[in-house]
Amino acid sequence: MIDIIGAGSLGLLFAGRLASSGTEVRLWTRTLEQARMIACEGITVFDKKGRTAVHVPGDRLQVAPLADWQRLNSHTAVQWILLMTKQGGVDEVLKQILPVAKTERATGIVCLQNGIGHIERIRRAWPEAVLYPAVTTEGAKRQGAASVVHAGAGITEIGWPEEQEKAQDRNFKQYVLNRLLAAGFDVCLSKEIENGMYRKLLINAVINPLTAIWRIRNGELLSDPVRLHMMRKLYDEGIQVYEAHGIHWESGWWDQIMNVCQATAENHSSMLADVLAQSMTEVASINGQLVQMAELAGVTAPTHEVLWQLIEGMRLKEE
Ligand SMILES: NC(=O)C1=CN([C@@H]2O[C@H](COP(=O)(O)OP(=O)(O)OC[C@H]3O[C@@H](n4cnc5c(N)ncnc54)[C@H](OP(=O)(O)O)[C@@H]3O)[C@@H](O)[C@H]2O)C=CC1
Ligand SMILES: CC(C)(CO)C(=O)C(=O)O
Repeated sequence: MIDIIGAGSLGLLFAGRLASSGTEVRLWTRTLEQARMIACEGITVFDKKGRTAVHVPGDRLQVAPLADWQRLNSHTAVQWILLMTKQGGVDEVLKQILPVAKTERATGIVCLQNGIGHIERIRRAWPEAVLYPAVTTEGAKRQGAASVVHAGAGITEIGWPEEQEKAQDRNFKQYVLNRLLAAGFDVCLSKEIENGMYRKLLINAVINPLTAIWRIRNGELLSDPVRLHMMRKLYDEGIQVYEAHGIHWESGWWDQIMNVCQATAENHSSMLADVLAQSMTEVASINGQLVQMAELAGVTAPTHEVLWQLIEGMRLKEE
């Protein structure tokens, strides 16, 4: 059994594919309304051409609002969680599940959030849990309460804490990895996930705020020298921060950012999508974290700082 917390774009994609390939899944929503709709309609995953790729009927899924976590888990030990909320949802999730979770034996949690800072927060709040930080290039976009478009298949790299796993007698490969592979996900285990997280952080820190400010698709960043200049500024500041912290980086990362813009040329970045929906963005966990890292190391990241503040200010609605 795998518990998936957060029934948004990634949560619906993973729940739909895992359940359709025979894994027992419990999906935890924020609202009762969404839980009821999924129980009624099931989950549909569409491919990018709008064809149904997967449909799981509601009676093949267990779905409940997270507010019921304590009631439903008072007698069962939760073994594996895929945490699929945004960064901004992590603290609320912990508040809801910790009163029960703390009494259980080590739970394994795969954390798929973009940005950084969440792993430390979860570790502080729940030191007994075994954490599997992950980065994914899957592209998913929720369509409704119970459906999602799988816009682009990607690779999911999951950090594997082998020693801690052995000490806690966990078996990620058997209970999670094999099921993800059986569900058709391209997943690999990494002993250097921090490197993957910092690479993804930089990709998001360059692409996301600029597309959100200019309200353009990812590919449109490449079509103008001014835009490329700003991307390079953000990239160089980010690298300076990494160097100040002794974080390993590779010269090929700039080209990777260009490639991501090309491969996702028609997409709205997640930050632009949040801005358009007037939702909370992940800018604090992306550019904000880079600014804080800069301060800690005694360097500056002024372009990241300005974009961070500009984007934070965007969601302030007039009364
Ligand atoms: N979508 C993608 O393709 C990718 C996403 N990511 C990362 O994965 C993470 C999730 O992204 P994504 O799926 O797109 O985000 P979404 O906003 O689509 O989904 C997040 C879900 O979490 C739910 N949620 C929030 N708080 C709670 C709570 N307390 N209890 C239960 N559920 C809660 C939200 O519910 P509600 O809607 O009701 O508020 C929402 O359904 C992000 O950090 C993102 O950056 C990384 C790579 C690709
Ligand atoms: C890689 C990128 C920029 C793709 O859109 C992304 O991860 C996001 O939008 O958050």
